[in-house]
Amino acid sequence: MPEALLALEGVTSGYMGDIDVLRNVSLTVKQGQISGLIGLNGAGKSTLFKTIYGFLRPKSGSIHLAGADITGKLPHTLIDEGVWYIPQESSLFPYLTVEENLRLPLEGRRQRFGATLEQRLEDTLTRFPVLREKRASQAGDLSGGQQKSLEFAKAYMVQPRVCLIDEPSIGLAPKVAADMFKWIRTFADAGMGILLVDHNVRRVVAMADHVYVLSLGEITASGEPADFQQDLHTQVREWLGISI
Ligand SMILES: Nc1ncnc2c1ncn2[C@@H]1O[C@H](COP(=O)(O)OP(=O)(O)OP(=O)(O)O)[C@@H](O)[C@H]1O
Repeated sequence: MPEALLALEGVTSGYMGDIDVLRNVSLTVKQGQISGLIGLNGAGKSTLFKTIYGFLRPKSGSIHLAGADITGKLPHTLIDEGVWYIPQESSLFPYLTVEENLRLPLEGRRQRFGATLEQRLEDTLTRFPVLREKRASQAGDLSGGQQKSLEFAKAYMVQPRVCLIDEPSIGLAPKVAADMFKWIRTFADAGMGILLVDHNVRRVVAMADHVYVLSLGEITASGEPADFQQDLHTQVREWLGISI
């Protein structure tokens, strides 16, 4: 069994004073594996990502990456540690071209990426042919599906150790969404650890190596996909605390 790459231990976090949105959350993401997180609207899924990625500092608990304490580290330093975040909303610069958006995360890190930047850009454009066609277009002029592909292509450029992926299929046509899920599998097969949130519970359970249920800011169930497969609907409803 692979060791935990990302480990949260007893994380409590929130936006204001004494209101805790997350309470005592513990979970792990292993190398080359997908940890799936499911929960109702408002359960705290995006808050969890913001806490891991340093937009919010936990009030208590710890976050470790490959054994090193990264609790409260800021987003730009986390990129250097090998953590990347594909948020639900766009992280693109709409007035920059596709190529400029791809280059940007690596440009400021010449020491680390300078030698490989051009090769990696070519490799990325080969793997995402639609982006090669559009490399000189402004990102804001791309379709929704193409913009999401660009988000994944940015992650491919950076090749992080852990990728946090929030609602990758939201607003996408089924075929485009299926492509994004294929990329997630490809990333994991290449050794990345993935923490995935998606409203498509069946898809998350089918893809994940480990599933966590977040309900009102607390992990109320976790297990292997097989534990969630039988009569998924009823079980998930039960775990999420909804009366049927
Ligand atoms: N910036 C903020 N300031 C204050 N409270 C917030 C903020 N963002 C979210 N919250 C609150 O935190 C709680 C959890 O929200 P969060 O967005 O993390 O849930 P979620 O599980 O991602 O929901 P969804 O599936 O709808 O995206 C909600 O009660 C929400 O109102």
